[in-house]
Amino acid sequence: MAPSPAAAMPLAAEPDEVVVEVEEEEERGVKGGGGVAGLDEVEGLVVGSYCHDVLLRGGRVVGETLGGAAAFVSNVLDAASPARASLAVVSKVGHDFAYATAAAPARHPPVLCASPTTSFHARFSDDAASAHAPDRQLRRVHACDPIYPADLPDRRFAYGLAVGVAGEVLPETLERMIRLCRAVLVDAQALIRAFDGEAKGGGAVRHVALEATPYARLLPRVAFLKASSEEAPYVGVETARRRCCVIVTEGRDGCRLYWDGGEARVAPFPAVQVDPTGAGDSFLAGFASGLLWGLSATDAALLGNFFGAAAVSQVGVPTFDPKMLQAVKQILEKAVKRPCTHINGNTFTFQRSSIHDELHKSLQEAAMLVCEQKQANSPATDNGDVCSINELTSLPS
Ligand SMILES: Nc1ncnc2c1ncn2[C@@H]1O[C@H](COP(=O)(O)OP(=O)(O)O)[C@@H](O)[C@H]1O
Ligand SMILES: O=P([O-])([O-])O[C@@H]1[C@@H](O)[C@H](O)[C@@H](O)[C@H](O)[C@@H]1O
Repeated sequence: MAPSPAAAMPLAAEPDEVVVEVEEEEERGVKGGGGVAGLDEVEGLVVGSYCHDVLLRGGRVVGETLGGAAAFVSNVLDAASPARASLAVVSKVGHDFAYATAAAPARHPPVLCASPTTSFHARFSDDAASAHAPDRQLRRVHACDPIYPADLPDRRFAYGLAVGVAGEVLPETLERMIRLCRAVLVDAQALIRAFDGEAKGGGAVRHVALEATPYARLLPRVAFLKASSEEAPYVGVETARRRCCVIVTEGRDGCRLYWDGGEARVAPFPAVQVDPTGAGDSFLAGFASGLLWGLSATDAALLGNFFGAAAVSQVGVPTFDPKMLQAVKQILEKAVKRPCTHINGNTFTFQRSSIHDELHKSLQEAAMLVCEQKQANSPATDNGDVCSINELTSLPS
């Protein structure tokens, strides 16, 4: 389908509804509010729980790391958003949570629950992962409590990210996010995961059709829905794109955007993949940062691809080289005249802009810094490749 000359869409919350709600909340004495458009400070809301990830290969544990989309997402948003953007994270863990002092949870502490921390076993196959075949099989071993609407802060946000991993973002919680946030971005994995019998070894993660879930009716009030190519058939791209902009990530091939009336392919960045975990999460956060910087959706997806590639080059939640981050921010400052125009305005634009190719080229240079940093920090193996999840035996948190 050829891109339409101009495309824009309404934001998640209809302005009238926001005004009415703000007025109602002001009457009730709720703190915050004050309208969203024209905010000096742009605050985001991330909803989804941190978790424990156990990485297995050939029946052997090769690593244990902090996981959960909220950890990857807040890591990228904290690193890549414009200076005036801040973040609130709503996440739940148990008393067994092992990563309270890791960077993301230390900056955005989770709520402690009586139930254990959500935990996944990710079983990596011995075959070389292709761009489209599932590269890991997930089992949910423990599930922490769901996140309820009442767990969300009672104030307005410029944007929200619904990024559950174990079904913790309930339909009513997503609905509350839509009411609180000017624009909501959703990871399909928060909506379409089901868990087979939680017998010994945990429940295998499978997918259900989005249309058959209570989330489907909320799609017209969602701004962006991101799905991996494995999840896309369950989302039903052709139906969903009429309700919101759908982004399908395609691993090392980059991603595609589908909106009502157009679509675009966005090229990837080079990466030396050692662990694919968190690529989709980091993509979504990079994409949201791009919107915060004022990029069109197709241009913002470049930043998504950039951080997706950065995520696969490290095990667990990545640490970014400050030099690389500084380079990225300089590129964005140069490319964009007015940060936050899109997420904070009345409509999104989707089209590839005239700066797209130049932005890709500049970010490619910054991506090379990630590859160089990776290569400098990792012991080379016999075939010249760097250490990957194949070789890892014990991983730092
Ligand atoms: N091997 C890779 N090389 C470069 N970029 C990658 C690679 N794997 C993933 N990415 C980036 O991360 C994004 C998300 O990865 P993907 O594997 O599609 O998601 P998920 O982690 O949800 O399965 C991709 O769209 C791409 O931008
Ligand atoms: O790899 P990705 O699809 O972006 O996201 C992953 C989830 O699918 C997984 O359930 C969780 O345990 C990981 O920590 C990570 O959040």
